[in-house]
Amino acid sequence: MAVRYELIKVCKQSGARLGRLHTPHGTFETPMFMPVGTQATVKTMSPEELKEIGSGVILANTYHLYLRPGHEVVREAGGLHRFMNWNRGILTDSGGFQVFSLSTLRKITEEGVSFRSHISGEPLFLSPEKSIEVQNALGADIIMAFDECPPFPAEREYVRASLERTTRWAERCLRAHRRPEDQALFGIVQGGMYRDLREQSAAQLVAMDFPGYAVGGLSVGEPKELMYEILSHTTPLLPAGKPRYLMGVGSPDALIEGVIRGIDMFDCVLPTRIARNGTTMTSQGRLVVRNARYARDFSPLDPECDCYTCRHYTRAYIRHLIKADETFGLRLTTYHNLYFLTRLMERVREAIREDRLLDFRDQFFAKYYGGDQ
Ligand SMILES: CO[C@@H]1O[C@H](CNc2nc3cc4c(=O)[nH]c(N)nc4cc3[nH]2)[C@@H](O)[C@H]1O
Ligand SMILES: [Zn+2]
Repeated sequence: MAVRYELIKVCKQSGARLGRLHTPHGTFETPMFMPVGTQATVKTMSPEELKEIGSGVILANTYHLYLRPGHEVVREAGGLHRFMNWNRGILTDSGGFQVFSLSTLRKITEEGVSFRSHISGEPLFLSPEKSIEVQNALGADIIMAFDECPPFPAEREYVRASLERTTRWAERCLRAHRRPEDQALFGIVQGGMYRDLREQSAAQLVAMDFPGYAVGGLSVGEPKELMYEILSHTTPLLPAGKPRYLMGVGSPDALIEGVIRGIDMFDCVLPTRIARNGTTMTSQGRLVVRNARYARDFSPLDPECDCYTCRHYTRAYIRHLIKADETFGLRLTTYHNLYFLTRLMERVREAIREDRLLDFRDQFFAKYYGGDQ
């Protein structure tokens, strides 16, 4: 079996799960945050630094790697792990979401999605079969079904027709998958913000017995409270013995609220994206280090953090690098933000072990959201 989820315990206070994800490239504790490495690199980080941070599974993306350098290049390199020198876990998203968020001139039919490359403008096509072919060539430990993520808001009738096509696409992905013994194909639950459509999508996909499930169609601009409500309704529909992955979620509050609602795996570009414009996550809340007030502040980004950045550099120095457009500055903020979220998930797992995740949430929120700097 390519990927196996082991449920360790359930938090008595919150119902959150503590687990282990067994993969061909290692076993990793859940709940976990997965850094995004879209083009086969977590921007500005080396694999050694990611290991130092404690990253286990990282993401790469089918759409981007299909366009550049092409999945055949990665296949000839021996797959993504060899190509990018990463011997821990890799998950690839299937490309559907990125076609809609990046490319132009898109057309969606039963067969698949035709679009123009956002790089060269050339006409391209992705189908369930093509997406699986690319993901089989890339060789990630976890691969995602090719789905449609409806926009928000979306009419109920559109969402219903879309989820039914996504279900038919999921069948086609299962049939097209060439390497089930070493790559676990996860189904992606859709259904928009409609609870009965979420039930329909979950039931159809659970019947296909995927080794894991993602909750898709969220973190697309809907209010957080609505995301939490849909999540509360959807995760209980998924098998308790399999991993549950909430796609595209990564702010501290959404991570904790997602864990409380039964999610095991998260990914988001947020920590790495905001780092590149000088915004950092600290125990006292967000800190925009490029702000003038830090010009002569010779303290670390976060006095409570023991990461490489916080042990060796000051806010004044990092601010200077960011203002001077020095790449090293982005590396320091990225390293810290990834370390902060990885450490946050460790503390969440400790709280689950000790049956006190709701208390932890309240304490963390008071500090993090009480004291924005
Ligand atoms: C909040 O951050 C912004 O929003 C995006 C994250 N939100 C998100 N929702 C997603 C849903 C799906 C889905 O339904 N299916 C597949 N296959 N992949 C998905 C990937 C997703 N990512 C970031 O790109 C960022 O721009
Ligand atoms: Zn730090």
